[in-house]
Amino acid sequence: MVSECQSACTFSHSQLLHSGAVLSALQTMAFFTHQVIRGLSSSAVRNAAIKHVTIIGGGQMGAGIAQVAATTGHSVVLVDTNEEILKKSAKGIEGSLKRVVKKKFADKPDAGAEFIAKVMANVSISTDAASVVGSTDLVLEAIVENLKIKQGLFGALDKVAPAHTIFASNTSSLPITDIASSTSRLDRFGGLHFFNPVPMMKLVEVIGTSATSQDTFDSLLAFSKALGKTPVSCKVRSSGIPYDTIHYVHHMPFRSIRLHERGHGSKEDIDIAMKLGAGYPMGPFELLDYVGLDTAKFIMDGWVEKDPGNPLMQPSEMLNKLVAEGKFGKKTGEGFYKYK
Ligand SMILES: CCCCCCC[C@H](O)CC(=O)SCCNC(=O)CCNC(=O)[C@H](O)C(C)(C)COP(=O)([O-])OP(=O)([O-])OC[C@H]1O[C@@H](n2cnc3c(N)ncnc32)[C@H](O)[C@@H]1OP(=O)([O-])[O-]
Ligand SMILES: NC(=O)c1ccc[n+]([C@@H]2O[C@H](COP(=O)([O-])OP(=O)(O)OC[C@H]3O[C@@H](n4cnc5c(N)ncnc54)[C@H](O)[C@@H]3O)[C@@H](O)[C@H]2O)c1
Repeated sequence: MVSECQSACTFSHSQLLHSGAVLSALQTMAFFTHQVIRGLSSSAVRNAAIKHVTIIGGGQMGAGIAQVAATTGHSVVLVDTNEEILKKSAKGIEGSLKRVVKKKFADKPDAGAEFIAKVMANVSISTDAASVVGSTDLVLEAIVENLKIKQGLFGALDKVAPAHTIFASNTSSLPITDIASSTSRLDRFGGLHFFNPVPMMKLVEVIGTSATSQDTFDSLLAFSKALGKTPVSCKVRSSGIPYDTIHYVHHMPFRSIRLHERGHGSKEDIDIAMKLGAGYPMGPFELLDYVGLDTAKFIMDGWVEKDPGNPLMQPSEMLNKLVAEGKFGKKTGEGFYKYK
């Protein structure tokens, strides 16, 4: 509007003075109009429900989250580093859906098949995250538990994702504040900590940092509920070991390893004791194998680095040996227990 006014008119001196005042008034008005529209559009867009989700990392967690998001009608793009892995992710999702269908459509095989086809139609795959985030509402990361790699991923996507897009990490143990620090959208960054196996576990920890806007936090809570989950709100400290995770989940298994390493009990007996004595559905060693010993080691290494003097945060020789031998638990067929 301002450029039209400047190019379309020629004035006398007094008219010029007058038009100068008009021009600056118009410029001020144009500036504030622009701000209002920008403000409205971004908050209005930010308030819009999360419908399109880009999930980076098609492993245990990413595939599970993709399955639940697709089942609840969201449009999902699942991204990983190569086609091979993504084919395995899709196969895993179908396998899990078949377990759901066995119960949900027990005596209606056609309805079950239709249900699976409908869910899978909501999922597309890609090996190029930057090329698929152009119209996404949420980028949810579930890649390897490594701070630098997560920061590199989000830093790169921050440059190409739309302004309204929210970023979230499914990290088990890393401070969301640290992960978000590689981006310019600290107000639109949070944590969505799902629990394994995602199709079965109702809990999601919705994590906000001191910079996460209320709009963003509310959008993440609403998204978790839209997935049929029960979210809990977590505020995270900006440094030190993050208390944005239910730590019994982490400390219990690691304490069990220490007990076993010191000869206080076999892994089988410790598992039985926790299941029959504390009502856990899985013992700590079964859980470690289920979650992945590689992930568990990433978490422990991160804690040792953050808090080296803490006697609880000491590396485990047994865990390190298993991981060094490629024994990651269920995902490789052997961990603390054998699965093949
Ligand atoms: C650990 C230390 C380090 C921490 C690491 C990071 C921690 C992380 O950040 C947080 C976590 O996640 S912590 C981890 C938090 N998680 C936990 O603590 C998990 C604790 N464990 C449990 O809750 C139960 O053992 C399970 C639900 C996993 C399995 O149930 P179960 O009764 O023991 O035995 P079942 O016979 O197998 O399954 C029975 C039926 O359930 C259904 N179904 C099962 N899986 C399914 C799937 N993937 N899809 C679809 N459906 C699935 C299916 O209908 C199946 O019947 P089917 O005829 O066999 O098809
Ligand atoms: N395993 C669990 O029980 C559990 C539970 C809650 C949260 N988490 C967290 O979720 C994240 C993933 O854990 P997981 O168990 O699913 O791991 P996983 O090893 O099963 O899967 C990670 C996937 O990410 C992919 N990946 C790695 N770097 C990538 C990149 N730069 N771009 C795209 N894809 C990439 C890998 O190829 C792999 O398929 C971790 O941060 C972990 O702490 C794990």
